[in-house]
Amino acid sequence: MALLTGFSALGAVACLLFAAACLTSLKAIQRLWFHPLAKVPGPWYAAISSFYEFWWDCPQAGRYWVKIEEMHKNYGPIVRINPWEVHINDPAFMDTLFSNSRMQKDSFFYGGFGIDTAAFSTVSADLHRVRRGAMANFFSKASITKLEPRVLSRVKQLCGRLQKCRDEGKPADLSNAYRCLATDVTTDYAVPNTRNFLDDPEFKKGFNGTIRDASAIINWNRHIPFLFPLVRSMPRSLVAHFDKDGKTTELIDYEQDLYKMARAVVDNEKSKETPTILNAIFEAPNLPTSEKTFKRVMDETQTVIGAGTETTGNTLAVMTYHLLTNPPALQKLKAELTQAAETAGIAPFGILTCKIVEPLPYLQATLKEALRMAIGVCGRLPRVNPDATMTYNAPNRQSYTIPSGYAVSMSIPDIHFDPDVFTIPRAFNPDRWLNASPSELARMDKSFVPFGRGARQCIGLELAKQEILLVAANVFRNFEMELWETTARDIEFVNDFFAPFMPHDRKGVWVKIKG
Ligand code: HEM
Repeated sequence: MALLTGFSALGAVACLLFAAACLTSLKAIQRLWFHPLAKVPGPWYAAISSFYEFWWDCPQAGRYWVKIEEMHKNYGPIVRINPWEVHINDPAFMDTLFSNSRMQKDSFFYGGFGIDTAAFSTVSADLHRVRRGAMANFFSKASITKLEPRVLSRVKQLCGRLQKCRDEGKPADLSNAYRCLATDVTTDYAVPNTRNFLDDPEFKKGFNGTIRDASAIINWNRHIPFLFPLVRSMPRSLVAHFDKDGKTTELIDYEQDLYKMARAVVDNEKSKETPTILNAIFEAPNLPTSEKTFKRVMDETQTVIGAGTETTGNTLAVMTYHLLTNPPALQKLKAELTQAAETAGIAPFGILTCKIVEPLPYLQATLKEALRMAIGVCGRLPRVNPDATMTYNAPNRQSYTIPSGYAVSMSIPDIHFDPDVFTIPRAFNPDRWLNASPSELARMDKSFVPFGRGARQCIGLELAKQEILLVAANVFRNFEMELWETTARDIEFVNDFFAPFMPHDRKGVWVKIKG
């Protein structure tokens, strides 16, 4: 009898396994041959399940972009990268994908960020418009121009720290210094509590590293969507018990601090004389009450701080590396800055303002080249057309239809490193923007999309450009620097956690300041 029971239990398990195997096989067959995307080229293992993407995204730490690149080499400009998404590497398709204001963001991809009520990851185009509208005034060119004195005081603080490094003969960790500046500028403007990271003796080296490690969770959470809620719900004491180096606990404290800020906004506590972006969102007259919840304020807080720091900090680090390894470009920039300072009567170590630096052609070309090469956002940008079929006409005249509801993505690195548009695309060459013919320039400008394009374009682009211009002008005018223990590996894009990250064993851009 016991044998019989054992047998039937085993038999039931076997039957279940068999049924599961049959269903999985049927699903795989459907996805390969009878699916609306079945005609799109690509490897079968990416088409039948998202496991292949998961493997390269998560255990392999943001390396799916390498596999997507390989797929394009093998299959052409359009490839199917998971059962429901195709990726296109063809700048000609950019307008179709990004200029249609009805396009939605892809809920699977943007769900990874765990901030579903922030404008950034809002799926619906209509709701996004309302949410973005509540902060748009704060990011306009006019508002950012008024913000200049606050940005300049941070630039002065950075220059003061660099002067100290020079006087003490110590190398300066510029990668982290720039991230600190970007964090301080963003938190000055956006949230009730400014960070003051620039005061930290080590430029928050440990914390910036922790943020890097934590960014990997975005990829994990995309595939296992309860991870962020799980991490957030863990009691601090439990985490502290197991957290030997204190990094995770520091992250939890950081998150708690954001909670307090969001709470202060919702409770209408004013801690700064000038209004912050978050207060503005909470008080926006045309935002319905349902949009003024604690969760919304919290999600926007995380987004604005996250989006405004790594991107800008990384672009400045990449710019510095390339200028210091490219003496002709550095000399041209320095000559232009010296001349502008003299004309404006600014003494050495006096501060150059936007009025002085914005008209400088070589500085502007350097900014563009740095934005092109740094790729603040390397992650693919998937969009879904909710209403209509999309058609992609490949250069070989083959036509592909992507039914509504399926995701199509493109990636900024493919566009910025396209050799048909940018000659020797991996070379840092500000002159390409100054010496191009009008038609070449128009072509390059069309393919220059560091901030994305269309309705979902970066809202913080004026702030980012102002910060980068002011930092570059004042740091390169005032200091003679050389790289210290820094190689191309220190700025190399290896891991895609939406923002690009360098190899884990590298320290970023360090300099010795000579004069
Ligand atoms: C070099 C610096 C920066 C780069 C390269 C950059 C790049 C981008 C890109 C490509 C997007 C579009 C992402 C997508 O389509 O999913 C984006 C969106 C966004 N960025 Fe930036 N960004 C930078 C700086 C900033 C700054 C300084 C802020 C604010 C303080 C900011 C706030 C945002 C926000 C809130 C969004 C979402 C906008 C929306 O969906 O309406 N960014 N950024």
